[in-house]
Amino acid sequence: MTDRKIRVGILGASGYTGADLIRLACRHPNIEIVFATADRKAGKALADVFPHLGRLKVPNLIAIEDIEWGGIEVEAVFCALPHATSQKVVKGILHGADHSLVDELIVEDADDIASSIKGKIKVIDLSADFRLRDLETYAEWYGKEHDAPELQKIAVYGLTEIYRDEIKKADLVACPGCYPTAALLSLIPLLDAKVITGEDIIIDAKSGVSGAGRSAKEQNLFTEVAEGMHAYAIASHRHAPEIEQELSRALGQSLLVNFTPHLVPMNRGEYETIYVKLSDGVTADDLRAVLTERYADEPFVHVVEKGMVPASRYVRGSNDCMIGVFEDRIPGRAMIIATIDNLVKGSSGQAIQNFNLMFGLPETTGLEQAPMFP
Ligand SMILES: NC(=O)C1=CN([C@@H]2O[C@H](COP(=O)(O)OP(=O)(O)OC[C@H]3O[C@@H](n4cnc5c(N)ncnc54)[C@H](OP(=O)(O)O)[C@@H]3O)[C@@H](O)[C@H]2O)C=CC1
Ligand SMILES: CC(=O)N[C@@H](CCC(=O)OP(=O)(O)O)C(=O)O
Repeated sequence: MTDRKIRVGILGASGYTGADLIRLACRHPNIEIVFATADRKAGKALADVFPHLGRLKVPNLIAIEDIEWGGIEVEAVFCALPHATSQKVVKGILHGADHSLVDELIVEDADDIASSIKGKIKVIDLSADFRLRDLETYAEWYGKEHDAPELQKIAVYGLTEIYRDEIKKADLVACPGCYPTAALLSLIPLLDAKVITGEDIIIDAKSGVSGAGRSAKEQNLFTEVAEGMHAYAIASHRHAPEIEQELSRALGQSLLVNFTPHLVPMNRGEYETIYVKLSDGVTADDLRAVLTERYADEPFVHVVEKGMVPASRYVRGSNDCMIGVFEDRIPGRAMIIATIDNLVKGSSGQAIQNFNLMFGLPETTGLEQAPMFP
């Protein structure tokens, strides 16, 4: 393994995914963090914002506008900013502007853009801004026109186990949403193998509260989350088109899914029970065999044996995705249960996995820690 240090910046370091990026990056033998940004918390030391990270050697948090791009020579930037903000900032970075928030840039051809940014800073974006390949779909679900449509065209969808070859060559990687990560890792191989039909897929998803980010919101207060649970964004969550985009590619024709997220009283973790229709003559055991074979050599995706039930506790703090397959009492149907840690495989961990690929490092570098239990 190379001992070269790659200089990186972390945008949005005072958020939940930013904190986990720093936690992981500081143990990564090839990462040197040269700047870390915040918005409201700019000017503070990391230890003041996250006492648990206080012993790590990370520069104080600065505003994005105060990054001195000319003198720092970063090779990669992790962008853990809110949607819509991210696309403006990434546009500034990849077009080589000397400041980050650029509003007026000429939209050029995707090939021109790709060649003009080659060899500059590589960006690993954790937000939703570059995930949807179709600009009309983006505008429909995010309620605005995209600020960097030319970059959206060159972004690679960062679901590592599926798009590994493209990620290796990418300049801009759009890490998937946390809900799509677990759903797609479960379903894409099954559609590829044609063992499920793609009709009537139901994704019943639950997330810990950290999935909503650190900015205080009334509905995420302890008083309103503890000892209860609720569904939200019913039949209207923006991760549905993201999941449909990728499943439709696998199926070879467009499909719709039923996707219902729920907020459950835990800090981290995501748990999805997925109901599928089997192709003729196929059993739940066949689905398990397909997934087991597909992920046999994957370091982070674990298909459990028949009868074992995945639990969010079995992946907490790790980059793992655990998948189980079950028979349904209704003939012709089966269930898949998939669980990840939303802050690791669902965001920061997958971002580092993609970074490793983009820089030719072993994919597991910095990500080998086992889950925390209980
Ligand atoms: N939480 C999760 O499980 C997942 C999150 N994501 C995505 O990752 C991104 C980060 O999420 P998360 O860490 O949860 O979010 P947080 O709300 O916890 O953190 C957001 C970060 O962005 C900074 N920030 C906010 N507004 C601005 C602005 N206008 N300009 C510059 N910086 C700004 C904040 O700074 P400050 O705190 O100082 O104001 C903070 O550092 C989001 O796009 C999110 O959707 C993706 C997958 C999973
Ligand atoms: C619990 C919760 O609120 N979760 C977030 C999803 C977090 C995520 O994956 O990310 P993106 O915001 O990057 O798409 C939500 O439902 O919007």
